[in-house]
Amino acid sequence: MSQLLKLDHISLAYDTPDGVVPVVDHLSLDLEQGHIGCLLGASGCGKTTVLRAIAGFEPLRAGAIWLGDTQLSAPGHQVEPEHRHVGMMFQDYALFPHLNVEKNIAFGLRRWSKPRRKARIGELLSLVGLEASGRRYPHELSGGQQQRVALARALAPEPELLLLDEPFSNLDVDTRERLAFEVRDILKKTGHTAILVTHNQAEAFAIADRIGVMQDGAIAQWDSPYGLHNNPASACVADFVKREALMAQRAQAYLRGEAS
Ligand SMILES: Nc1ncnc2c1ncn2[C@@H]1O[C@H](COP(=O)(O)OP(=O)(O)OP(=O)(O)O)[C@@H](O)[C@H]1O
Repeated sequence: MSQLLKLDHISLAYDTPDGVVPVVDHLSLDLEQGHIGCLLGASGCGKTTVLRAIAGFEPLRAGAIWLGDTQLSAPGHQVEPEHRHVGMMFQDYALFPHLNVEKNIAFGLRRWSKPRRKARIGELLSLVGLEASGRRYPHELSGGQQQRVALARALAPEPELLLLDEPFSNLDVDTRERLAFEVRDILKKTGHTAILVTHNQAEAFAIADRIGVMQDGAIAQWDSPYGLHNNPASACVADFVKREALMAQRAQAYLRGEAS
């Protein structure tokens, strides 16, 4: 498989009234075509900032972002978000409430011919298992169904790369786990390459081929779930993986009513 996405020593910072605040410092990663990568890390470590930079909403202070042979970003160079062939499913990327499911999915297909658009909508409804719901409105759907529509809308224009920012965070525990597996199946079926951002380790391990643990504005380890678990590159990564696993176990015990 060939490499699709390359983040080459990227640095990102925010201009604030108190000066420049560095967030990401020479972060690098490579993602192969058809793989699902996941950025995992504590709140505020810069995961969303990296995703926004890939989408084209944050300029780079150093480094470069490549999609295949195309340089998307470098200091002083920025391909516009709408020309990047990157789809997005962000946690606050709500569906349009006044449009039915079909029209939500068709949103990015306005330039397509009518027959091609109709065929694509049918394909996507079937892909996300909502064939019977095309005429329904978002408020008539469950949270999980709404996120499946959001996924279909993001995939509709056939992006080369899909970005998912905490896509399951507003769902209950059971639904988010089920949907994480469903989304993985859908992306694998269609061969899409995707980057997911989460602070939930179970979600990362359920969905990703490669996981990057973010610490101090960089990636401490970029590895398969197996590699991360069995061969952590540093004591910090080992601690993070263990601490998260322990918290997940405690949360499960709490939900089962076993915790004190
Ligand atoms: N527009 C902004 N201006 C200034 N600082 C910002 C801005 N957006 C984010 N930050 C800061 O940059 C840091 C990284 O934020 P980011 O949202 O990327 O973190 P995150 O890892 O995605 O967090 P979470 O898991 O809580 O969503 C945080 O300290 C945040 O406060």
